[in-house]
Amino acid sequence: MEGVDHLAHERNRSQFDVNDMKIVWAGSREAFEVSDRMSRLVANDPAFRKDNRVHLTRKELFKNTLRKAAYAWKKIIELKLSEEEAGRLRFFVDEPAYTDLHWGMFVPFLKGQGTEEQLQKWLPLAYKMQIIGCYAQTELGHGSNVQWLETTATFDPKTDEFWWPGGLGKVSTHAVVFARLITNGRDYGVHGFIVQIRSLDDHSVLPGITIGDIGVKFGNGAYNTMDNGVMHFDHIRIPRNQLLMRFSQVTREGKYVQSDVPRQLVYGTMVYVRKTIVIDASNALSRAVCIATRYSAVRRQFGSQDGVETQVINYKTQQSRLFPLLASAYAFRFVGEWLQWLYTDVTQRLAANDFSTLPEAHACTAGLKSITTAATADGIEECRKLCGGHGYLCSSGLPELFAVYVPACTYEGDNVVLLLQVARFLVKTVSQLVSGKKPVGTTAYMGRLQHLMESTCKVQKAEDWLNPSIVLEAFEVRSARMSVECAKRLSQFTNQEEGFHELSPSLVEAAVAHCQLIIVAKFIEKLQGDIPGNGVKDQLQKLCSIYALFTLHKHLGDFLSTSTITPKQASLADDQLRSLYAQVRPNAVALVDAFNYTDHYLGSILGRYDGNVYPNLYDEAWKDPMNDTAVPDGYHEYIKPLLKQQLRNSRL
Ligand SMILES: CCCCCCCC/C=C\CCCCCCCCCC(=O)SCCNC(=O)CCNC(=O)[C@H](O)C(C)(C)COP(=O)(O)OP(=O)(O)OC[C@H]1O[C@@H](n2cnc3c(N)ncnc32)[C@H](O)[C@@H]1OP(=O)(O)O
Ligand SMILES: Cc1cc2nc3c(=O)[nH]c(=O)nc-3n(C[C@H](O)[C@H](O)[C@H](O)COP(=O)(O)OP(=O)(O)OC[C@H]3O[C@@H](n4cnc5c(N)ncnc54)[C@H](O)[C@@H]3O)c2cc1C
Repeated sequence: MEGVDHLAHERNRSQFDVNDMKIVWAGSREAFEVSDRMSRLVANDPAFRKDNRVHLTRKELFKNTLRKAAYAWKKIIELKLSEEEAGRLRFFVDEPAYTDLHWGMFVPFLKGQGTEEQLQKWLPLAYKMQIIGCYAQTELGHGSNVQWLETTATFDPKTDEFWWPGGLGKVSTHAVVFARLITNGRDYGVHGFIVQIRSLDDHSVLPGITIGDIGVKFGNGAYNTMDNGVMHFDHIRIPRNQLLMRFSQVTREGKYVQSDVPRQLVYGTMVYVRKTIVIDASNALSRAVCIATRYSAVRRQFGSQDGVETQVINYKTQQSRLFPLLASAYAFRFVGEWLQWLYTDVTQRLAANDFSTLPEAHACTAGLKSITTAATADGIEECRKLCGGHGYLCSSGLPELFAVYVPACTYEGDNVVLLLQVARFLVKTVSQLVSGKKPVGTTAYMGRLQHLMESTCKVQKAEDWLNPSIVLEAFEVRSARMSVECAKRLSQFTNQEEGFHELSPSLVEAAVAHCQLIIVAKFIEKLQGDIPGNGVKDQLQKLCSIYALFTLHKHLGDFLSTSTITPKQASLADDQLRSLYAQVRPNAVALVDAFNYTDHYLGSILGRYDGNVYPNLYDEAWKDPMNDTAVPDGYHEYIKPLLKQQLRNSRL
């Protein structure tokens, strides 16, 4: 019962209203209520049990996922859940499945790229799950380089293999297939087509198509609930109207007609999904941080006074590893909220034929997807280490979370490839300054370039680092100077592509600096708004400062080499950071309670709400099938003869 007492004490000493913080975290009271209801619905239904996942074989695991997905759908229909409620229910089921691709990519692609007529035909089927769709873009030989996809869609197609699409291997009946459109002998580049791949009567694969699962992936269980697939086409014919024709059409005569829109709109679903992935980064990181924080408050090692050892959360090293991750989870939440706004805004503009913010939306979603997923993947692993040996047990929930999460650094665009997109956007922005083009949105700071190139940081004492405008300017100066330096060095190359290739490591660093600036800026912006709740804003201000100052500390080389700050100012930032950690310490457990995660969703004995870790860890060990018998299978074949042999040898 020791652990129970610890967390109750932690909760009593917090200095803000956790229920108010729950609303801020969820985004609104309504969003909170939906999430709360759906998470409890899942947690209280034994059909959604997941603690036995690690003991299942791949086939059992996959069938279990199919069962849960079908059961979830039954619940959604029975309870007449709204789209939002259904999405939250699937989220809390917490098991990657073909439905992620159906609802997350296939349906959005149809909505974004279909004509009215095509929407009328396909959407009702997809909404009722009378067809199940996946997103087949990546080929065996090409993932990042979409323009070079080899699959062609002509009247006389060649053959090619798709590789990776989730939901394709065993479940989907339809796929959005990406192929280069060839008509009248001319290649018009990559387009999306709907292709039926399985029979709606008996689920058999249609003639001319070969499909399979690509094999076991990283981690035990984890992402293996997903049937990522391989697909091979051999002279497949599809009706002309299965080219999604909202932005470009092929007439009955085979004439290609391109609407007056950027061709990059065919990549629109990727922008949508990258935005979703940023929000999801805060989910995954907050979950790991919740586990590590609660356990750090329960766990005691060394420093015994009056016979009681120190809670490991009181060690300054533990705080300096854990609290920046806590701050990052909140930072990613708010930048995700802002990205949602940006996405809605760009969508409305596109509908009105205003394409001006498309490059920024692409750069922001690509860059933020990249740095939030990288930080989250590293953060989950750090949380595992923060939990010591117990963190390595599957019952901590951390190994599975890590294994499920890490591919986020690769899917929907490899992180480095995406940062290079941001770098191109930045270099372009800098070069356009010369021609007098005024930068807007997230690059507006470049409009004050002369000031940023000349300014000096005003910090004189540690508390100055709490001033948001000083912090913001430091991040702007660092980012602007890194981008300008890259642009200058690039201009020395006669061949720009060669220069870009040569300087790409520095370009990636400049892109990271720009994206971190966005995160800091959006956190500060959030705090300038109305944030109700007793003590809530104060806590968020501390977390915002921790995110900014920790990032500064981690990338000190950038800040010093660009002369943004002096070594003395860096040392003052560290002093301030230490003081902030001490101020967050009494609130740490309440700050993770604000995520409002059920024990079912956390799936972690170390992160239990009641803190009653040890008896449950002990009980869990006995549930392992390894402990079904005291003498293991194999004893008679492999252990007994060995022992007998040793006995014989010792008698010799
Ligand atoms: C499914 C929903 C999941 C939600 C997540 C929730 C998480 C829940 C947790 C667990 C459940 C797991 C579910 C996980 C599902 C995983 C789904 C993964 C699915 C996939 O991976 S699908 C395949 C994705 N593939 C990629 O992302 C490929 C990456 N490559 C590219 O995007 C591009 O080719 C490129 C960006 C690298 C560009 O290459 P390039 O050849 O240079 O570009 P061009 O085509 O020449 O264009 C240049 C020009 O266009 C601009 N541009 C590029 N892309 C875009 C865009 N998307 N929008 C706007 N503009 C774009 C580029 O900047 C250039 O502009 P310029 O000419 O310089 O002005
Ligand atoms: C779990 C999972 C689920 C997936 N689901 C789907 C799906 O549903 N549908 C689908 O179509 N695809 C899916 N994919 C595929 C995924 O989108 C691709 O794997 C991803 O886009 C990366 O492409 P790639 O594999 O070709 O990597 P590559 O481009 O081959 O990357 C390999 C290495 O090369 C580097 N690199 C590549 N190009 C450059 C460059 N220009 N400059 C510098 N470095 C470079 C990368 O940084 C990386 O280090 C999935 C992948 C995973 C892991």
